[in-house]
Amino acid sequence: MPDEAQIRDDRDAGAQDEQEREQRYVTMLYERLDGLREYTKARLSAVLLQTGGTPQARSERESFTQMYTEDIAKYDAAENGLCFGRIDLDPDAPDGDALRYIGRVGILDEDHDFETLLLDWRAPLARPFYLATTASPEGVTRRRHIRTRSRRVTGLGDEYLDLAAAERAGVVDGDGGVAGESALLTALNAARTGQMTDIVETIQSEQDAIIRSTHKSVLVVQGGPGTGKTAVALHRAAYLLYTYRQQLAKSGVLIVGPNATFLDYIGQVLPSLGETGVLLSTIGDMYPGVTATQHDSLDTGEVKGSLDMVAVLKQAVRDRQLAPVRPITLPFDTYTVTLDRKIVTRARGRARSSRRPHNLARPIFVATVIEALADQFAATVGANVLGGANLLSRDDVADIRDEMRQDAELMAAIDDLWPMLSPQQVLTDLFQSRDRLASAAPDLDDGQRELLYRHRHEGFSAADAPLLDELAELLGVDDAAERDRAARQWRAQIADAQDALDILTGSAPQDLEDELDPEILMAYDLIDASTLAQRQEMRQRLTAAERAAADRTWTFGHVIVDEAQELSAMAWRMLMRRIPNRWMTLVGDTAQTGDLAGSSSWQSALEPYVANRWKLTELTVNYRTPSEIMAVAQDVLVEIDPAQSVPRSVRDAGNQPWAHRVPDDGVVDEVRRRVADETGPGLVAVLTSEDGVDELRDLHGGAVSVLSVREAKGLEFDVVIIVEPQRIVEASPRGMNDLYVALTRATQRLGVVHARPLPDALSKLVAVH
Ligand SMILES: Nc1ncnc2c1ncn2[C@@H]1O[C@H](COP(=O)(O)OP(=O)(O)OP(=O)(O)O)[C@@H](O)[C@H]1O
Repeated sequence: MPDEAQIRDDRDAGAQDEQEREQRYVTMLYERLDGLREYTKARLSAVLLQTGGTPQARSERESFTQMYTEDIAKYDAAENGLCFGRIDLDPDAPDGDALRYIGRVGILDEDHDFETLLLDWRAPLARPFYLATTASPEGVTRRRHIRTRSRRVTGLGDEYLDLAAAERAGVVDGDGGVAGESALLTALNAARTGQMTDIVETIQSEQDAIIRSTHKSVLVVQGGPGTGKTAVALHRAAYLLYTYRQQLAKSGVLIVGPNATFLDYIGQVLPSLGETGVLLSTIGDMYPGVTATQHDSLDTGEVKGSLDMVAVLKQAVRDRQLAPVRPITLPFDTYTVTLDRKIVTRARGRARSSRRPHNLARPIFVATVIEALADQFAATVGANVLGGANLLSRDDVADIRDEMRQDAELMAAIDDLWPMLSPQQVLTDLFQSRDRLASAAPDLDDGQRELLYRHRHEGFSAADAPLLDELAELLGVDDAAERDRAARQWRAQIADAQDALDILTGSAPQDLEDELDPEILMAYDLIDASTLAQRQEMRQRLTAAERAAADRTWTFGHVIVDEAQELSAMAWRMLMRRIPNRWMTLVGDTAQTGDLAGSSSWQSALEPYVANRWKLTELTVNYRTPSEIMAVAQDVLVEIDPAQSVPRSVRDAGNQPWAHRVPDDGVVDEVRRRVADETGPGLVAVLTSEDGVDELRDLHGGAVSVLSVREAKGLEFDVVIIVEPQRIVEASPRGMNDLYVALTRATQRLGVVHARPLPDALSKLVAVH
């Protein structure tokens, strides 16, 4: 009978063999990956070398170029952690492949009947890797996590999903439980770097169900702090692009996040999954050509976000369609014409009843006014010159109209009455004038109008983007100028191409030609400049996401919104214009709503657009915040909504959240001392109310961030120190929600420094001195 030490040694030796075996497999996969990359690069170069041909041939080349470029990005992204898992399947199962390797891309063995060497994590056959549990093993006997560093296998972690397999491997412990190390806990305990990472290796089954949901309209994912909503949203984007590639490649996927810091934080996740064609945007950046530079107060944001603004903006545009109080007399030819209220009111009525947007209805207004003025002029000429007989022919009157259109002064007067307008101009003028506000917003009260008023225009805020978008709808875009610009650009490109040709075929000496970049030399093959121009355009080809970013009228194939609870009613209106098919994934937590214009109920936010045709799913496990901190957060949540409960934490951190009360003038020093004590790896955040950030600003830098709660939304840190929670609570009617957000940002430790009494809900904090 071998002794216990012998068994352990044998097992360790066995483990070593196993690791070497996996290393050989992983090495083989990397060689295949290199092969695929080289092959694709060669194909791409070949396509880029081709020129000319029919429009169809050009368009085919364009698709190949895009496909190869995307494939190369995908192979590059797969370099780290190419293969991270394996499942062994019950050999008696009906569709019996014995084992499957799971990784970041799919790799097939082209020499052996396209047998699968590596399964893309998104493939249906990879799903049991995420779903199998001991209670429901899905035919899986063992799940193996393969840890790698660059191309080296550094460790294996096995979970046995049926007892017999565990016994065969000799890993059943004394209680008959199943041993296996948790890749999940390793991931969760890792120090944070400030960049979100992907979770493909450890997606949990409730998350997997959402990522792969086949629901084709609005899917709402409600989940408490740290339940992986952001992670799930990003992986769902990657999954949808994999599964519905054809459909989504052309229209693109939009992901909306709360602010630029957050987008930076999540920005690497999709590229690391090999997906580059997704547009990430904040609401404030969704109006092309305008970047939010101003910060609204909470109250102003609330007014701007409310649906009352629809009527206000509508009226603001109508207020730009004027009728003169007194008749305007204008010289024309050798006489004068009079633009009176009657003519204008009639023209305005006609233009308005066309139901076209303002700028597009303008030609009707102008034509009607000119028609009336030309008739008036014809009558005057008839009376004065022709002795009262109106003998001008129809052609004469038509000529008069044409001349009137050429008359700068006359046209300027008409322009003033119904000017061409841009959304930026209307909004700026509206907010800068109390009179305009009073006229456009009679239903707002004085206080609300004053919140909108701006003495000077210094730029737009995030809450202005939906207003600009609404105005763009009301005004209509006359894209003649844009089309003109495109045509000019095209002509310039042809001219450049012609110059390039002239240089190459004319004056360039032979030896210089040999040194020229091969890309440029290809111009030799060209028949004409226009072909070269087309080829250049092909190289500048933009992805759907890039084109979408520049086009307000772009409609996406799928839209994902993170922190969706923060969207105002006006923001929802703007967003819904971008997604007429309403295929959306909305993730958020109504207990974390901080903006006063945000929602406290999904039903009320979505009702106007989809009635009740939306599906709610929930995430219930908190992967970020340790249980000790969640016990404190629970008391705050009760004050927000007693019907809700916090998500269950997967781990304890072993650290009790503390509170340290200091005298009024000691807060900054105490925070400084606490921050200095945090010397370990990872990130420290000091979170406070918006008006408290400045006095702590000099602590900011390196691994320490000083942020308002609003700025910290969606982010996470190893250690969080909250300063003066009572001030956070008082700063906003949603102050409790803000406090809840602040409490749930930490992955390891939480402390509170305060001079004022603590809110009652924080009584579970342990007082320290
Ligand atoms: N299955 C998983 N495997 C590994 N890490 C995970 C998993 N699910 C979530 N996490 C990690 O848990 C943390 C919280 O996830 P995430 O930020 O997506 O949560 P959230 O629900 O958006 O949180 P909040 O609403 O508080 O902003 C992240 O670090 C994320 O990577």
